[in-house]
Amino acid sequence: MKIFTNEQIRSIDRYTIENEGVTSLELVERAATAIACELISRWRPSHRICIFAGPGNNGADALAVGRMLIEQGYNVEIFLFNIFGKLSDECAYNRKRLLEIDNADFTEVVGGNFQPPDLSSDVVVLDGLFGSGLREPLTGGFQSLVSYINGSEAYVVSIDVPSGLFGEWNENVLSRNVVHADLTLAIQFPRLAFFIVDNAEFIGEWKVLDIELSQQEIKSSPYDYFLVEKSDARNMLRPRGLFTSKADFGNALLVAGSYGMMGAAVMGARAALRSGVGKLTVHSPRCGYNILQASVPEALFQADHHDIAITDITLKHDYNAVAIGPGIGTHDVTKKALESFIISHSSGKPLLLDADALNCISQRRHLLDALPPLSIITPHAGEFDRLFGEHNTAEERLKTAIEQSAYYQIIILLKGRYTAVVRPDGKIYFNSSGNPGLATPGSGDVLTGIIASFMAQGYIPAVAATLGAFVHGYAGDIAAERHGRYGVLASDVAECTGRAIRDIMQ
Ligand SMILES: NC(=O)C1=CN([C@@H]2O[C@H](COP(=O)(O)OP(=O)(O)OC[C@H]3O[C@@H](n4cnc5c(N)ncnc54)[C@H](O)[C@@H]3O)[C@@H](O)[C@H]2O)[C@@H](O)CC1
Ligand SMILES: Nc1ncnc2c1ncn2[C@@H]1O[C@H](COP(=O)(O)OP(=O)(O)O)[C@@H](O)[C@H]1O
Ligand SMILES: [K+]
Repeated sequence: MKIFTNEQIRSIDRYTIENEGVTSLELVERAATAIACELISRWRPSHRICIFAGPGNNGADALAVGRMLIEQGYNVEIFLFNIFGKLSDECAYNRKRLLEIDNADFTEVVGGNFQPPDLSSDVVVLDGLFGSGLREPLTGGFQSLVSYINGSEAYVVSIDVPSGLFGEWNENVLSRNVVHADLTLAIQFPRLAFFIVDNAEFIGEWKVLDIELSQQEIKSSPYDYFLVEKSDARNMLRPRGLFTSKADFGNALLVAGSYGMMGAAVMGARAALRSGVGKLTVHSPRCGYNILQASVPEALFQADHHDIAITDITLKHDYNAVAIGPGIGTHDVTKKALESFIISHSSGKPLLLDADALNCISQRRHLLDALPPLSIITPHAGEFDRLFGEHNTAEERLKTAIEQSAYYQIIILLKGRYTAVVRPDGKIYFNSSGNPGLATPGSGDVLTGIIASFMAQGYIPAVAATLGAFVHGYAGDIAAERHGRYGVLASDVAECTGRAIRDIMQ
């Protein structure tokens, strides 16, 4: 699903109005119908619903929902904040329609002395104060109202975006000036802000409501951000022909493991094999020999000269993919081996670097310059900050990822709830699969194995990273079904990888 900016959404709205014979009022009516249906499916008519409407079309949506709920016999209390004496045409029209209803519990707030209603835990608040038309962070009376809503026990549903939150970047927005929604009902598209963990407390659960904006315009509009869903992953995966052989599925090298961390190599190797690589070699210190041969007999073992650490990374074959990092530690000898490998790596083939390889590089940052274009790095927030400096927010981190990806021409896969695959052209692909069961040791090693496997099979790096993140999350979802979110082990995720690919392709 494409994720558009406010400006792009406005232009798609405009296109729909101009080319599909729909009026702006009809779009408000569609949005309100979808929102009302959602509320009706969740709460009974006796439930008290308190609606706060602002002066623009977010408010128009809210007023129209109020009317629809009253028509369905709901117990609704509506407040319209017309502080500046200026309503959008759609808002003014919906105000008029509400006034035509006998006994509607409707209050228009025009001045400063507003007595807020009691918002106990059995109330549902519908927040239609501001949506995509927000110009600046909320102040004054709106700020107080937001604080009042946030301080209450009510269940809060926000229309489109929580009021006070910008759809994209929220650098100067304070938590107390944004509605903290339990549920956000996004009109037609989710927003970039939904995928940034800093905003999780505002957005709550979210759902997209389709108001049938022009599909043609949606398809043809360019985008910078994308949410990867099952159908996208399906389109990326290539079916396996009946006459294919091992040789068609590539040859991967996984440089992983050290004394006490051989599990990382085992999990990465299993995940690579479960995602279909043709041939896999694991390069580890000698101490890993028995462990790897016994637990992953399908993989070849290439012993380092050293007993407990990796000291020599040289390519004895022309591998289709080389992944380095899981469990290698940050011994000085390993840092040196990594440095001389990267500097002398002359084939120009992209590399995949994860975990301790990134920690090693963070102390030798010039190595980033030496990475072949379209190499993939897969840091979590801590590894990212070690590489590129401390960040106070996830939003700042994502902006840095965009800059650094372009600067070094590498793909940065920033891990988290919505893993972001940041590409050098500035595009970000957010992953939708996965669950908190994946927050378990070794989970990242499994991801590395999957991506390496896809790279070896000939998927271009950007696709290998995006598809790898989706398959990993999806395998985690299957593992969580079996073992529960507390019980998932990274090995379970690796084992479920093949099934995940099968299910995605069905
Ligand atoms: N055709 C459309 O435009 C559609 C719009 N829809 C709804 O319309 C919303 C966007 O409507 P609008 O563009 O009217 O924008 P909003 O309803 O978000 O708000 C715009 C109004 O708020 C005022 N405002 C902005 N920032 C303020 C601040 N910090 N303090 C005080 N006042 C402030 C503006 O002056 C303007 O009057 C969407 O979020 C969505 O809910 C949907 O109904 C679908 C169709
Ligand atoms: N709450 C979550 N929801 C979805 N995916 C998650 C969640 N927490 C972690 N993950 C995923 O699990 C993996 C964890 O990787 P990482 O932090 O490197 O683990 P480790 O270092 O233990 O191998 C990442 O792919 C991340 O996106
Ligand atoms: K809102």
